[in-house]
Amino acid sequence: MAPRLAIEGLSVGYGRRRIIEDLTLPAISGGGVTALIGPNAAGKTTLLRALAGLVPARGSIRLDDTELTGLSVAGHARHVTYMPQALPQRVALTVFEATLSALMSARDETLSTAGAQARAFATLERLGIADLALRGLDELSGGQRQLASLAQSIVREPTVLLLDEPTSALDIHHQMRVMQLVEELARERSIIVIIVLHDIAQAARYARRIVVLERGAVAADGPPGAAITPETLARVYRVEARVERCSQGFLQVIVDRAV
Ligand SMILES: Nc1ncnc2c1ncn2[C@@H]1O[C@H](COP(=O)(O)OP(=O)(O)OP(=O)(O)O)[C@@H](O)[C@H]1O
Repeated sequence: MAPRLAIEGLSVGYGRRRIIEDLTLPAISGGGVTALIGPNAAGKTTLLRALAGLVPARGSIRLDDTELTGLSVAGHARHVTYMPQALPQRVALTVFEATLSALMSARDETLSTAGAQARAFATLERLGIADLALRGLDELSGGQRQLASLAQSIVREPTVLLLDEPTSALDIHHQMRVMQLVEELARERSIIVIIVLHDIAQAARYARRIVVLERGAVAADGPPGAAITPETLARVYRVEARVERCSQGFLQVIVDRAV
């Protein structure tokens, strides 16, 4: 059965400043992508970090029968993998070594060394970066580094995969390739994928559910066609925009002006 992640009465802040207050979301289920969108400083990264156990949170985050809020960072890491926006720069490892070490640190005791190496290489192939396997992380371009970071996240095969703007440094080919792959992984492995994106059309194309966050609260939540409307865009992003379908049926957002 597909896993379910339920968030109830979640409050998260830094020091005494509350960023997310009493947030409750209908359960997010595995098997598809959920996009988290919203304006700058809405709290998207803060929410992902709370789900990964990287910032203290009050309330409940339940993955099936497991309450995550009480777990240590290592306890979270058994279920959840988080790919941050900022990528590590100065690591003296090759892409293959970094991918393998990400897998080994997930400590899957059933996996042999040969099995782990095969899985790491297959992940690079699937992302189309097998040719970078022996290159040092510190000699990659920004986009290549982002793909290598994505490899480190997906190789662990987590139940919950949290991706914070994973396509921000990528050209259009690689953006599409990554989004297609992430959507395939969600379906194939029946995992929960929550992805922060600024590109609303991309979110609408690949996500089956979009949660719009505004000032730490849910401004809209539902299938793309229901969550992305001119009214929501005006209220949340302060833009005058049209939402139309292209000839292939995908939602497109045409922004006429900022208001
Ligand atoms: N480590 C921190 N300490 C204190 N305040 C923080 C910290 N990280 C984020 N904030 C604040 O929390 C608020 C939400 O930030 P967050 O990064 O979650 O927003 P976001 O929706 O991901 O934004 P963006 O789209 O700009 O990346 C902002 O006001 C930010 O200044």
